[in-house]
Amino acid sequence: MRSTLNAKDQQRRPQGTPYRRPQRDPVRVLAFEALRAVDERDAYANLVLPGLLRAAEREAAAKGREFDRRDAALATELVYGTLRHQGTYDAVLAACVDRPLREVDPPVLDVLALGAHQLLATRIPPHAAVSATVDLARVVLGEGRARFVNAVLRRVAAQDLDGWLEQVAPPYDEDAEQHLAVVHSHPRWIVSALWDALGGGRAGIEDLLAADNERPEVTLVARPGRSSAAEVAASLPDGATEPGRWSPYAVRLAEGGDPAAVEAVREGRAGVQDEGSQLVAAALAAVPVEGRDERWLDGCAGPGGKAALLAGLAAGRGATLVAAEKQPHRARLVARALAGNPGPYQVVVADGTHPAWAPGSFDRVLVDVPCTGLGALRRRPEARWRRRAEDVPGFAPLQRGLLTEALRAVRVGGVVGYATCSPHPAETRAVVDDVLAKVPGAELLDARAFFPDVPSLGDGPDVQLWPHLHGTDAMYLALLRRVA
Ligand SMILES: C[S@@+](CC[C@H](N)C(=O)[O-])C[C@H]1O[C@@H](n2cnc3c(N)ncnc32)[C@H](O)[C@@H]1O
Repeated sequence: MRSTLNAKDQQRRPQGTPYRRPQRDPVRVLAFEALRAVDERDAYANLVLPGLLRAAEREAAAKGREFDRRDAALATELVYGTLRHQGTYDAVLAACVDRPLREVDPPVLDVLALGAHQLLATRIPPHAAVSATVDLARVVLGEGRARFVNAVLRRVAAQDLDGWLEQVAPPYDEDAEQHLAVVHSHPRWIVSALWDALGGGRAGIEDLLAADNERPEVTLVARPGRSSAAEVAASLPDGATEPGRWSPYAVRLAEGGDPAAVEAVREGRAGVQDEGSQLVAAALAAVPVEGRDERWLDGCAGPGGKAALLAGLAAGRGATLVAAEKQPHRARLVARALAGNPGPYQVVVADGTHPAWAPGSFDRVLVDVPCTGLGALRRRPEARWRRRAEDVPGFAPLQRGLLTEALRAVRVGGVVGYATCSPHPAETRAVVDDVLAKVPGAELLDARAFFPDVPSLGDGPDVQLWPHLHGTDAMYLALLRRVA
């Protein structure tokens, strides 16, 4: 067992060590500030980072320096990587400090985690990773705590990630879930829930957890009637895009591609949307319905990604989309996403569990219900540490209520799509089964038929997409028809 360190041991600078003024590295200071905002204010990294990056650019410019794209990319990687791998780094750091990590001041822990990430998961040479992080500590924590950081990081640097994992993760054969939790940096309850949902053996769950730790590529949606995937791709230089894997509306941006640089996105004719979300909206639109097909409803529309795609598809068939959203500020985002739609649409602020529309008003209804978001962990690096197992049952009454009312809102012969961006069975099949048992006159369709050419869709009748199999978020879709 390696010896561990105590903060008090590190308080004094050894006699004779010359004083050197710490280097204030704007990239690492920014990364630290982002981690503090996530930790202290429950901020979302993807929302807090752009503002910090702009501030760093302005500050650098005021000093006649440059904070360039490479600096921004490194800061982003440090923040996202540190947050994603926090579970692994905490296990490593716990082996290097002589007291429980919860007794270490959170800002110190953030600096240590940033250092651990540079040492264990980047190509930054170890001496540079340690000295840059100690300099950061001197700037943001002070000299005493910087010495503590220095001592801990020297311990961390003593072996590589594989060496550490062998030491701090229990063997797979002894405790498979905890092994995977430490190696792939997920809370154990999430490993357990994802494994239940996915089924199968070790290889599948390992691939899924690893995919959650990959930065997702940016995918655009060309909104029907306003642009096409071919037009969007042609507007960008060769090599800047790849076609979608599955969705005819998708354009994938090459690494580092900036959606804001795409004219069609700036003009609202295209948007940023995961291919899984595109497939869900397209599947609902593809189900045949007999007779009238004029009134479509998106009952949980904010911020409007699926509504914008549905509205474009509806316009192409002479149908109208009503996009309903409970939160007024999110309804405003829906209105922005739909502005310029080639056909008629309405955005309404409405509670889908107490609907303002008469029963049987619609021919197609989507309810993309609020959920834990366990299917989009790769997008929100801090989300896995914020969610609690108790959150899962908390969503169920609302999910059931929204699906029940969706079935009431659709006419006999019409179709309802129930979608989540979580694969947790308690939010997917259990909700659908509960509602089907209580609401007569609805039956499940085989949703797989409406995901043409998409492989690995399971046994049906519902569809679960997976990051490691489809390169999408883990979107779920059940399609139900009102038959009486
Ligand atoms: C998962 S999001 C929908 C995402 C959206 N379909 C998209 O693709 O952009 C769920 C939305 O439902 C909204 N919501 C929550 N409770 C609701 C209710 N009772 N009625 C209507 N909308 C509700 C939330 O505010 C949130 O915007």
